[in-house]
Amino acid sequence: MSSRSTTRSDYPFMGLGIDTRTLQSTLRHPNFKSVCAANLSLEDLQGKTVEERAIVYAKIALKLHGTNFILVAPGGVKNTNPRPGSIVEQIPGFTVDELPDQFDFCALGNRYFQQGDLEIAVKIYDEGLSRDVAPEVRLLLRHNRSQAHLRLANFASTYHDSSFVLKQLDEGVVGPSNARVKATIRLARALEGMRHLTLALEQYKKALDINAAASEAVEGLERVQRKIRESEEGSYDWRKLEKIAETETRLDAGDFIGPIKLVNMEGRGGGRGVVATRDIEAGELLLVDKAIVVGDQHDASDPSRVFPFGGNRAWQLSLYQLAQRLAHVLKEDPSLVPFVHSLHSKVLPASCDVAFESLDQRPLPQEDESVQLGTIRLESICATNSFGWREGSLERSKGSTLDPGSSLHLRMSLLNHSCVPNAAREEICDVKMARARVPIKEGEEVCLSYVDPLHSRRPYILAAHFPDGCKCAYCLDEKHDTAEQIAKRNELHDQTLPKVSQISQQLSEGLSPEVFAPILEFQDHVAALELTYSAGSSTFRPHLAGACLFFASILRNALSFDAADHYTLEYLRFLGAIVEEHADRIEVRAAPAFEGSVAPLELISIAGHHARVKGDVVEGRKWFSAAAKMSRLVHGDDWDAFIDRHAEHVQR
Ligand SMILES: C[S@@+](CC[C@H](N)C(=O)[O-])C[C@H]1O[C@@H](n2cnc3c(N)ncnc32)[C@H](O)[C@@H]1O
Repeated sequence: MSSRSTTRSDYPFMGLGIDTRTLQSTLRHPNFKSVCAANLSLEDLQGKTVEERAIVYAKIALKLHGTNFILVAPGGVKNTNPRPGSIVEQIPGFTVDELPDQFDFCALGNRYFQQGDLEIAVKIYDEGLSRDVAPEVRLLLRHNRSQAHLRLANFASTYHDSSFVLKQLDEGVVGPSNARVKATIRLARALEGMRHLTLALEQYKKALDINAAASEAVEGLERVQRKIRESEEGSYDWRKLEKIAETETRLDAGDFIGPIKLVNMEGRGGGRGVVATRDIEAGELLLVDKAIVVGDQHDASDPSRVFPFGGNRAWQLSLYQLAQRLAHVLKEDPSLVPFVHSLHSKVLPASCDVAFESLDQRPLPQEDESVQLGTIRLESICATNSFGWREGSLERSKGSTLDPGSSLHLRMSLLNHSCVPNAAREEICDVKMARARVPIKEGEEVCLSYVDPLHSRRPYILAAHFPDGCKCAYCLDEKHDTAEQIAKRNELHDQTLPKVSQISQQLSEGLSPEVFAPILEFQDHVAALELTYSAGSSTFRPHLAGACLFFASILRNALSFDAADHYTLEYLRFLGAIVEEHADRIEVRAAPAFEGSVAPLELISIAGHHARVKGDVVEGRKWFSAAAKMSRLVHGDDWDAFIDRHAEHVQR
């Protein structure tokens, strides 16, 4: 900024009483740029009342300083230092006045609340509470603040505020007419948000004792009863939850820990792993785990916000936000600290192994409880343990650096990685679940895959996670293949897509004799890929699976349905599915290790081929029921859920 002399008309905010000298120093101050960058025109201040100007300042300061802001006092501006504990903070160049204690902070806070500026509303109520106010005003400020905290998902703060209100009401302080029922419901919702479900249930019941028609309490009670049932029995209506998830980003579902436990385990980084506590059938639910915190910021426009995690993830921007939010959640609710700290951190040893204990049993937060948070530890925990959020979108953007968001889950993070996992992961909004993909024996380790086998960044991601190499059974087994075999496999794999594109192009122009030669050639390509795997090694062969899937689609387009079905089944087999054909039925013993949700659809299309193209309804039914079995293994679907999920595909 130049130091040219300024006039009143250039800068409308001079009307606020800021003299030219202060203004000039403001203009030279680096923050002035940020004020402009805050996208709030300073002209907005012209002709505004003091309160309205306060809102503009507050918005600017919120952008600059996170949660701090300026209150502009009526009656001009004078230099004062903020009192300790006061939220009033100076932006250099501006000066701040204090508002008198009689100022109606509640009304101002409510205005911010109504226009959705919740953080500012909280700060206004805070400011009011820092004054010497009457007990009734104090009650009202905390009552209103609890609502803003609840909307912000600051559950512990909501809990403190609404507990305070109820205590004051008990002591005879006068509050608004419906304060008791509202505070009880907010207390219940706070407890529910903190996953103290048993206590939340008690409070919803209390609210209904006060007002049996309070719809929020009726709904809350039913919701918490459902979540307790889900947690105890592992029985969920997934289809219903999936439909809710179509419009929501957060899901209300109970956490569930199935027949698994945490044990010490050699060769697994942090030294722990999860094993089966009994024999488990394929398709059984093992874990349902709602994120403790989510980083859904995708703003790739500001690269300076990249968290220095060593580049082992594609979704670093949201990791930054994840760590920030984690610190916030832990400050709010310090009893979560041991749970989070128990997650393995490469920097520091795990403090304890509480993650598999029930969150319902942990202590309630105490007001003004302070908490020591090591940022290095939190960063490290986030980097090592977070998952890509909305991984569906990660799949779609595979190979790109789009940030799909990150989420941190207390239990899911303790499952170690296997390149051929025996458990498969699904997600609905911020809830992740693991299901047995194959039968698992008692005592056997339960593993997930941290990364898709054909992900372009797979070697890089695995190397970042496991500097000493992946110790899963498949990787140890893969060493049976020679370096030449693996090199040849990669070379052939790189040729797969160009070959497929060429054939598809020819097929799109019609089924001519010229297209048969490349199709036969592609069959040789698939056979050559198969030769790169040692005969006795695992049937899990992802590169071959990919080629088989393409080949099946080519053959279907070339109207060779039997051959297409053969290669579809090969595709499933090479992804780890076990589908056995018997004279009278098809047995489905294992789901694929990857792309599980595609498997039922592939089996439905085989059924359609038999029933519609060949007119063999009996055979068609056999494959259709195989598709239903596969859907049970992959999604836990019963018959109705299977039909509902695949309705569109079934009709076709
Ligand atoms: C999300 S944690 C899993 C739980 C961890 N074992 C613990 O005790 O906290 C991920 C870390 O576990 C270790 N780990 C998981 N799977 C592994 C594997 N297949 N081979 C080697 N180390 C593994 C690595 O140190 C990795 O960074």
